[in-house]
Amino acid sequence: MENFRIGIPSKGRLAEVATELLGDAGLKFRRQDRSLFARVRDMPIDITFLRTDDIPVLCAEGAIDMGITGSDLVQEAEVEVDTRMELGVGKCRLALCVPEDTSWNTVGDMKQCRVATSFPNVTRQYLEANGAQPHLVNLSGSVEVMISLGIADAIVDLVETGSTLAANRLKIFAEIGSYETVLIQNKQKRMPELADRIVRRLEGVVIARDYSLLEYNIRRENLAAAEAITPGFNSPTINPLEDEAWCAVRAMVKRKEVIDVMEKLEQLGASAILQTNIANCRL
Ligand SMILES: Nc1ncnc2c1ncn2[C@@H]1O[C@H](COP(=O)(O)OP(=O)(O)OP(=O)(O)O)[C@@H](O)[C@H]1O
Ligand SMILES: O=P(O)(O)OC[C@H]1O[C@H](OP(=O)(O)OP(=O)(O)O)[C@H](O)[C@@H]1O
Ligand SMILES: [Mg+2]
Repeated sequence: MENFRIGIPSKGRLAEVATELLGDAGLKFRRQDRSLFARVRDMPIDITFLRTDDIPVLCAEGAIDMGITGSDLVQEAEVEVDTRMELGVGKCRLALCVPEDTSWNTVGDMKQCRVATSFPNVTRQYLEANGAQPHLVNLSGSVEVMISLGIADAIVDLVETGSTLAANRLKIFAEIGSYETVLIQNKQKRMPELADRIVRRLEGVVIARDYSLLEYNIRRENLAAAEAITPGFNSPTINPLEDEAWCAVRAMVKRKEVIDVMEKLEQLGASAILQTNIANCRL
C-alpha cells in the first residue's frame, strides 16, 4: 500500500512550527535543501512540503491524508475536511479594520465600501450578513498598506499583537473569528489506525507543552484546600512522608497558571514546591 501522506507548510511561520511538532511526536525526517518531499524514519509516512494556503484543498481532494495549516485557511477554502485537533500554536484573529479616525459607527454603515483582503470568502460572508455590499480587492499580502495606497476603505486581515495595525494607523472595527494551527484529515480516512496513532502522539506533545508538573509538600490538614488549588488533570497523586503530619502532592498544572498556583500553595503553608516542564505525556 502507498505510504500515508502528511502535508506541512514548506515556508513561512508555520513551517518550523509543524516540523518541530512532528519531530517532538517522534516523526523524524530530514528535508534536503529545497526538496518537496521527505520520508519519515521507521514509519510508512511521507511528508510533502506545500504552501500553507493550499493544504486545506489538497487534503480535501485526497492528495494528502493529513495536513497542518491555519484554521483560518481551512474556513476560507470552504472545503470538507475533518479537523482532528488544535495544535496550541499560531493563534490569531481575523478582523475587519478601519482607519483610526473612521466616521463609521457600525458595519452596516459601510454599505458599498472597498475592502482589501486575502480572505475574500470569509469577508464577503461576514459583511453581507451584516448589511454591507463590499467591493472586494483580493490580495495575497501587505493588506494593511492598501488604505494609505488609496485602493481600499477598510481591510480584513489577521491580527496577532496588533502592531501591524498600529504602524498603519488602523484599528479593529469588528472581530470576525479566532483561529489557530490545526491538524486536518481527509474525510475518506485512509489507514485509520496510523492516523489515530499520529493524533495520539501529537496530543501527547500538545498537552505536555500546555502543562507543567508541580510537586510540593503540605500538612495533611491543608490537603483538601491544596487539592482544590491543584485538582490535576484527572486527580493529583498523594504520597505519605516520613513525618506523618505531612504528605507529598504531584499534579499537572496549566503552564500559564503555574506562578499564580505556586503563590497560593505557599500561602497555604506548602513547602518544596517544584515545577517541572514535561516533554511528552499520555494521559
Ligand atoms: N501574526 C500572526 N500571528 C500568528 N499566526 C499567524 C499570524 N499571521 C498568520 N498566522 C497564521 O499562520 C498562517 C500562515 O500565515 P501566512 O500565510 O501569512 O504565512 P507566513 O508565515 O506569514 O508566510 P508569508 O510570508 O507567505 O506570508 C495563517 O493562515 C495564520 O493561521
Ligand atoms: O498583529 P500582528 O502581530 O502585527 O500580526 C499581524 C500581521 O501578521 C501577518 O502578516 P505577515 O507577517 O505574515 O506578513 P505578510 O503580509 O507578508 O503575510 C498578518 O497578515 C498581519 O499583517
Ligand atoms: Mg503572512
